[in-house]
Amino acid sequence: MAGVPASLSGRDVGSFAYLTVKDRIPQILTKVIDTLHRHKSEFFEKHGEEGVEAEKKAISLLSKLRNELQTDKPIIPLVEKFVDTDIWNQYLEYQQSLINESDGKSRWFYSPWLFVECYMYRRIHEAIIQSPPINYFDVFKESKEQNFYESQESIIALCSHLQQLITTIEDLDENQLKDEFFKLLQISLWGNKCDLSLSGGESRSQKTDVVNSLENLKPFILVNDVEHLWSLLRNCKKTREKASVISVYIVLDNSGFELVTDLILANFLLSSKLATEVHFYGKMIPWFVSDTTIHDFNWLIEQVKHANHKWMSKCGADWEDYIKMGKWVYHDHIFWTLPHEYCAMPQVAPDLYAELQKAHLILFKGDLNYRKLTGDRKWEFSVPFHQALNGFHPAPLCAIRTLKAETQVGLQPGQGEQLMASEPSWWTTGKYGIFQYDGPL
Ligand SMILES: O=P(O)(O)OC[C@H]1O[C@](O)(CO)[C@@H](O)[C@@H]1O
Ligand SMILES: [Mn+2]
Repeated sequence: MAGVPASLSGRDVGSFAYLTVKDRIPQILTKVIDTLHRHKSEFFEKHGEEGVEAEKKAISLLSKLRNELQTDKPIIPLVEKFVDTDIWNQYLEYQQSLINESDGKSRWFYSPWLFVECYMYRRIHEAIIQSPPINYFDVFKESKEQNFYESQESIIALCSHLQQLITTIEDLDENQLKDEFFKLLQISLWGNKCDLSLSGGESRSQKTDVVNSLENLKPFILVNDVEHLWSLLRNCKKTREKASVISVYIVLDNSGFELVTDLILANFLLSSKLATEVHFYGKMIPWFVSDTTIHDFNWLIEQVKHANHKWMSKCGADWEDYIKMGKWVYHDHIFWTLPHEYCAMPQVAPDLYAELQKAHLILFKGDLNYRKLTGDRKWEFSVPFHQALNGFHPAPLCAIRTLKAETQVGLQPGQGEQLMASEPSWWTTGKYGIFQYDGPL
């Protein structure tokens, strides 16, 4: 593509992309294989010998995958028919076409990191759907649920905070309401620290009191465009006709604690009338270990509803009502688990692009969304976000992400270089975060 920098890639020895392909991805695959092993008796109970045979088949496909990766074999086409198989295989051909004759085939360490990392999760899914009758099995379900259970205390604190806030929300003046909005945005930002793919699937649950940590975390927000979000939604609220809609779309990232923080924010948007509808977008297949599917979304709301805590169960019951009343709508679309950067959406998924154009504001949660928004490229730190989006402007949007990959745009001159010099791992540990807005000011 002309005018854009090169992709991050495992070919850069020592880079975070390289270490991910070399160490973290194989580690995740090993965990997946182990998870299948541990469920052997469950498969037997459910499906008899057929279940055990299916488990063996899935494990052998995954072991083959791990071997292909570790020996840097060529990337091979998908074989099992699924809704996105043809699009994936076309994309594989496209990646191949970018490679010079002398460089040979697309390979794990040689190709763009975003592409091979997505491909790995898609191949895990392929191994599962090739192994009926266990083709429904979510290999990451256990760890997502564990993350939720281990974050109980923080979840109770958040739900209690929200419910108390709601009881006085009518009495708040504009500034107070804005402060509360900013607090819940920050909670949703820091909720993104808890994904499981960065830790190789090990638990990264939330154990501290987030609400009271916000002040201490402020210095770690490198780009903070929350004022724009406030002006945008406050203006919508002020100018809206009685029956008209204000819709905020949230492109979700991780289930477990992060999803709770997103739902708390979504609840606040309705209670404060900054929005009248919230649309959520999740993944159609298990993805990057902790990403939210419809099953995770429904499971989590059910858990919150049945919690043995007054405010927590109140949240769960309200959330279920919002869904019933159509104030909260969950959507999935296969595009979110394709390897394409988001500037390709109008061509690859025009229906989704058209849907997103209806939003008053779109919030993109998490690191992977940021990588796809900006193409996972070696941008200069000071390149404007608008430019890095490379034509992707469906509606006003904001990336809410803790940094876990070596790409960041829209920084002040010298800011990235300074961080680089003082703290080389600044952009890969999730310690720093951004609210980065693109849209009319
Ligand atoms: O859940 P998130 O915030 O999208 O993070 C997923 C992240 O996990 C990693 O893939 C780890 O490999 C990140 O580099 C990646 O972007
Ligand atoms: Mn994720």
